[in-house]
Amino acid sequence: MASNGVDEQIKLVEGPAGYVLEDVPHLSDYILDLPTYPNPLQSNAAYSVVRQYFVDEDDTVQEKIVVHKDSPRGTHFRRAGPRQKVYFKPSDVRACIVTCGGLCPGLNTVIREIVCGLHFMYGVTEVIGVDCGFRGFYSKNTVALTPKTVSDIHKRGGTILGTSRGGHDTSKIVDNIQDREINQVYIIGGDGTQKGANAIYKEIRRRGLKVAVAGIPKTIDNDIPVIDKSFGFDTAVEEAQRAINAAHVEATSVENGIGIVKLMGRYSGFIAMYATLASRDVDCCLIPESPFYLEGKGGLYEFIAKRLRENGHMVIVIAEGAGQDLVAESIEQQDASGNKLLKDVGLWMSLKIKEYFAKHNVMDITLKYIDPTYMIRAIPANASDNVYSTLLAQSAVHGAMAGYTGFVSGLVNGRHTYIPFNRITERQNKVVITDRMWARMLSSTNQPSFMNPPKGTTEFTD
Ligand SMILES: Nc1ncnc2c1ncn2[C@@H]1O[C@H](COP(=O)(O)OP(=O)(O)O)[C@@H](O)[C@H]1O
Ligand SMILES: O=P(O)(O)OC[C@H]1O[C@](O)(COP(=O)(O)O)[C@@H](O)[C@@H]1O
Ligand SMILES: [Mg+2]
Repeated sequence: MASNGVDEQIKLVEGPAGYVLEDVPHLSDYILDLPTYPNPLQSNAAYSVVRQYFVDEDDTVQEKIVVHKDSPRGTHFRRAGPRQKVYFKPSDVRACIVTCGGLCPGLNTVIREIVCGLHFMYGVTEVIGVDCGFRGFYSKNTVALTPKTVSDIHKRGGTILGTSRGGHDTSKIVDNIQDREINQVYIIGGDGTQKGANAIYKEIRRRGLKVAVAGIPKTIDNDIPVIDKSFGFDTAVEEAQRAINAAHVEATSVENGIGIVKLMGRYSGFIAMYATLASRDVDCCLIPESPFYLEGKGGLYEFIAKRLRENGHMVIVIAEGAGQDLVAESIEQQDASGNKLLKDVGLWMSLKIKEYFAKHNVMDITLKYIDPTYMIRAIPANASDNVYSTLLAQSAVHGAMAGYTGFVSGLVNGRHTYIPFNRITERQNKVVITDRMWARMLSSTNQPSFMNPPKGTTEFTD
């Protein structure tokens, strides 16, 4: 095994033909002579009948599956799933679960399935929930979680544990983990949360504690890289259809009707792009990755006037992070976690369009602005996200029981894997506007590319 020795977390294993395994840490990397136990699943009636239920230690999943004849085999991740041996005696396990950051459909399903997975697959009975995010470790009481208390929570939106931004104090959190004799920590949250989880893992390792830290990536914006998509994303896109339909009905019911829908997406416009593609009623989709301008040739005003003349109505979908440079305000504000606080670009754009059409006497318009942003994330997961969340949670449980730590469970090319924290926190997943998906979206709306702002028009001002 080759380790680069620079960062104790990065474990690279190289093989023939350019094979690289970006492995995840294991408790045995820093604690010697750990005892192992047979996996209780071996005698579980539900699983023991399945041939090859256990994952081969050497199974890995390739990151890039489109290759050429001579391509190197490239990066791989460790395949998730139950191992023959576990590193925890079930009766010794004391697990905790925490949810952090914004809400996302499926959070309660993940909580439920960690509790039920630990209980029914491994016979672990001590699971506690941390109240209200990272700060809850040191400022709140915990709640006992049993299969009974979580039995129907997947039918509810939000998180039964509560969540928060800010308040991450690594040493206080790890002190608390130590004081409570917790030895498995399940951390559900987005990029910020997983950075916090990484810090917790490193401090636990520095103290030499036998505590497995497992992350389950949560992001309604789909802005976490490497993984195929995040849980809750499908549900959010589906719910967004209701707002787009309403905007379409409003716009088509009047002369020169315009419906504007603002959707979530702070830095990444995936929800807007997929909701637009799914709907086919959208005339223009605006996302943070693709700058646009309002005035002049090729600008938004010109396009709106053209569409209204052609069709008599139009629907615009705008991601909340789009056009933030246009909404001029000098002081940039941040939330408790350090995320940029966004201006309401939907409201701003609605006012600008109304103002422009009135001032220039272009035509009489009727504009309705719909802001369903919180509605698309505060709902329970749909069926597909429920299954997906279940598998992510179960993978995390299998990984922690097998002694892996410092990892997130994630879907890569349709297979469940364990990914080291650094790989999902080092960059954000964004819509690549030179990729085919954006081209498909453009061809569905036939909107301007906004690539060539006219001379004399500053690209980001109106
Ligand atoms: N770089 C960081 N290091 C440690 N903790 C962080 C970091 N960034 C964010 N956090 C913590 O993670 C939690 C959630 O972060 P936030 O950005 O609000 O949501 P998300 O995890 O959904 O991105 C907060 O408690 C925040 O303090
Ligand atoms: O109002 P809040 O709770 O800060 O949430 C708003 C943010 O939450 C998100 O839905 C997701 O952000 P996180 O992944 O950081 O939770 C963003 O799209 C949005 O800007
Ligand atoms: Mg985030």
